[in-house]
Amino acid sequence: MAKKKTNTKKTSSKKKLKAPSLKLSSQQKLIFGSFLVILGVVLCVAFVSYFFTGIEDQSTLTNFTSREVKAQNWLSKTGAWLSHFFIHNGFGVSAFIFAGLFFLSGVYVLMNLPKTRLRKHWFWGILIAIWIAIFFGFFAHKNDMLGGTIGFEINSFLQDYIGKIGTSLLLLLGLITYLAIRFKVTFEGIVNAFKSAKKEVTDELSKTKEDVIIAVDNNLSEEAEAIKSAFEVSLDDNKETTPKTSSTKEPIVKVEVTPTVTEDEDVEEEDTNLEIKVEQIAEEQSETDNLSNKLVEDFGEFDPTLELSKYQFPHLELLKKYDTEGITINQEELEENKNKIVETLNNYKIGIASIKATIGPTVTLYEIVPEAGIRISKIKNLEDDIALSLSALGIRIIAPIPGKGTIGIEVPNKNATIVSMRSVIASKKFQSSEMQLPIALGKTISNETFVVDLAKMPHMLMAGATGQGKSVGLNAVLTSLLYKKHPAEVKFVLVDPKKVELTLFNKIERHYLAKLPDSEDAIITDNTKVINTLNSLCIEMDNRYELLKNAMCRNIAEYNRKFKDRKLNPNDGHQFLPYIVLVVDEFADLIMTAGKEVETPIARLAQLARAIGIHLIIATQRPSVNVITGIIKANFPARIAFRVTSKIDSRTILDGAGADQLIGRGDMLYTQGNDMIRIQCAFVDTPEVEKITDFIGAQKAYPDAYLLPEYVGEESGTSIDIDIADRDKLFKDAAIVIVTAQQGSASLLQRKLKLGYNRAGRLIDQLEAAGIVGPFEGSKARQVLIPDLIALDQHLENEIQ
Ligand SMILES: Nc1ncnc2c1ncn2[C@@H]1O[C@H](COP(=O)(O)OP(=O)(O)OP(=O)(O)O)[C@@H](O)[C@H]1O
Repeated sequence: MAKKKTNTKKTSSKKKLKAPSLKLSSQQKLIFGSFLVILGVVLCVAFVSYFFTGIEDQSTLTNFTSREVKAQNWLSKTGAWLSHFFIHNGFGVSAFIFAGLFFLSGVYVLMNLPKTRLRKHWFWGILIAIWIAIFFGFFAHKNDMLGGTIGFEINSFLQDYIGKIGTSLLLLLGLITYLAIRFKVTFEGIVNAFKSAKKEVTDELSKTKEDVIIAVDNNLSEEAEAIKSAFEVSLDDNKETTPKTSSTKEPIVKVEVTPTVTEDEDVEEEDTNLEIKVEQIAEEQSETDNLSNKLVEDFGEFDPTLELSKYQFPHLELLKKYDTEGITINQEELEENKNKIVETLNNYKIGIASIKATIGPTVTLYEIVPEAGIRISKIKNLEDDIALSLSALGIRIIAPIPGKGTIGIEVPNKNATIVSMRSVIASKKFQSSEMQLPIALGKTISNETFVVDLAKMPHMLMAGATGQGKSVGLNAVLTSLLYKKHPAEVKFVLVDPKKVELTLFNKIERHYLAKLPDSEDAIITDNTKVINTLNSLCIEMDNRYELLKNAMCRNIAEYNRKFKDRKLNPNDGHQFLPYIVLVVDEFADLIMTAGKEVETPIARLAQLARAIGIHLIIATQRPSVNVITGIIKANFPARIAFRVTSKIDSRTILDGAGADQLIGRGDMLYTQGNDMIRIQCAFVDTPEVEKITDFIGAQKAYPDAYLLPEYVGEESGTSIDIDIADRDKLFKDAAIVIVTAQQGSASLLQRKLKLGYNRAGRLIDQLEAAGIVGPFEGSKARQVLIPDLIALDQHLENEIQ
């Protein structure tokens, strides 16, 4: 019990470590923020004073320690010294910018505003300060108070190298760049601004023109003159009377007689024919949209890799280059095999119209077009005879090759070439793949790199007799993902009952592995722990489905996209979800020891986990039906078969023969439901894996491995919840979560503490018994009876007494 308690403490302290560094308490923030604000004010006062007293204070600077010498600065010697430092030795008038920046920083700290914006202010502030210093250094270099030493020095440096014109052009470019970036000023914007200004001016001009026309017209005739005077009179009258008197209307009627008034009539006529211009109204955005857009604007897209932003992917040099790589054509061997095939078929009276060879890394495919009228099944039946005459193991006949009207005979090469992991990782196909979880398995018979997406598979079953390349295959899968995915994007759960195959990955525990909160090792070698881990993954799956449901997303990709766009609020339990890849190296062993207890969660995960980014890779030596049961087989459409010993095993794994005819050493068949593809698995040796894991392991890591939700076996649940001693060990954590959120719901606990529904429900019951939450209220969340954390502490202390 005591041990368990320390474990929880450990994990909770580790959890705390995950929080962003340099966290100030509220009091510290108040002190630090006020200090910065006051510093800003002090600097500002000292700087202003410096412009009046700076010259007089020059002499005091050297006698700073002497109390006899008095400074004129409003802040005395310190003020004089600070201003001399910032203005004279520094940036001239731009020193005020620094005062402003300190002040602003204080406000940010006090008001707890986002630091990213503040960083922006500092960045731009310093740039402007430098620009202004150079500007004054250039135009007012005689007054060193304006540009400061920095302005003067940079200026003289620039003038030495690019001259006066160059410097002024550089200043102009700096200004344009600043306006363009900071205020998003564009060329079109400027042009439009000019156009609208021009329009305003012309409108204004035409108005005055009209006035002039009226005035001119008024001068035209005596009649008009009379009207004008009448108009003026009436206007004067208007000043005294209300505007709606009949006298105001009269002159207008008269004015209608004048030519200008005729024009007015035209305008009126035009008015009636005016077309309605429909103003384009921008679609109103919903609130969350606006908010998220603003968040994205302010902080940019959420970057899951930020915590390990300096993480470097392993480079290709860590992988070995083989001399025997690359296909060499052995003309003699080709000719010999061709003759033998033709001869054997001729012996059985099968004529060949044409024959073509494709040389792969381990096997060569001879494609035969038989003469018309030959039955394909006849050739298929001759498989053993052809193998005998070619005196070679591992001949496979594909009759017909799907999609082609030919028959394929695969004959192993005398000298197989190794497909290095390096060559497949370096291939363009892999490097430029846009897949979610790309895996470079090896090379096909036509020597093409074979890359598949684990996310699409969505689970993989791997089988093969001992020593045929399973472990290498698993390492190839893991290596591919390590070369392509950031630690924030994928996590592995490794189960290795053989205890030796995957140990190397221990080094990357805090980067890439996921584990149960209370387990020491991330790589699971103990079969009983596997059951807990699988059940924990099921809880993780349920939790993720809940998150997806709340976010209204159908799969993890959509969910993560939304999260990156800041449309999901982390306060509601949302977080960036990494893919989880479960690798089980020896599945047969597990089924033998744990049976149904393992099969059920595996089957559940296999059925449901694809959408929420949990993918399973299961390898087994013994592909017999009691290991790969119907339910498991049905949910693992992607299968990889290395060489197996019998046709029956081949049928179990591939639903067809073929795997028994492979030649071993990484020669494999891959199927994802329909056709089978023969692939030479990429070879990655243990020293290479070691180098990669060392490389990653030496880099900055997360404080802990990715923690899976805790799984408590049913037997460890308690029924007497009222008793304090029998409370769940997460009771206090749960109480804190509930009181902080002021929301008494089991699903909140599930999300925050990564628990299963049953345990969260039990916790809520215990919280109710402790008087922290109110009774069950149907669909509504329970009422929280404790207002804050201080009250909670008191409440719990009172309980103990
Ligand atoms: N893709 C490959 N290319 C070349 N050689 C390979 C390849 N895969 C495996 N081999 C050879 O086969 C040997 C055995 O491979 P591996 O350890 O992967 O077998 P395994 O199926 O995991 O055996 P076990 O089940 O006993 O652990 C390797 O040491 C290596 O020499």
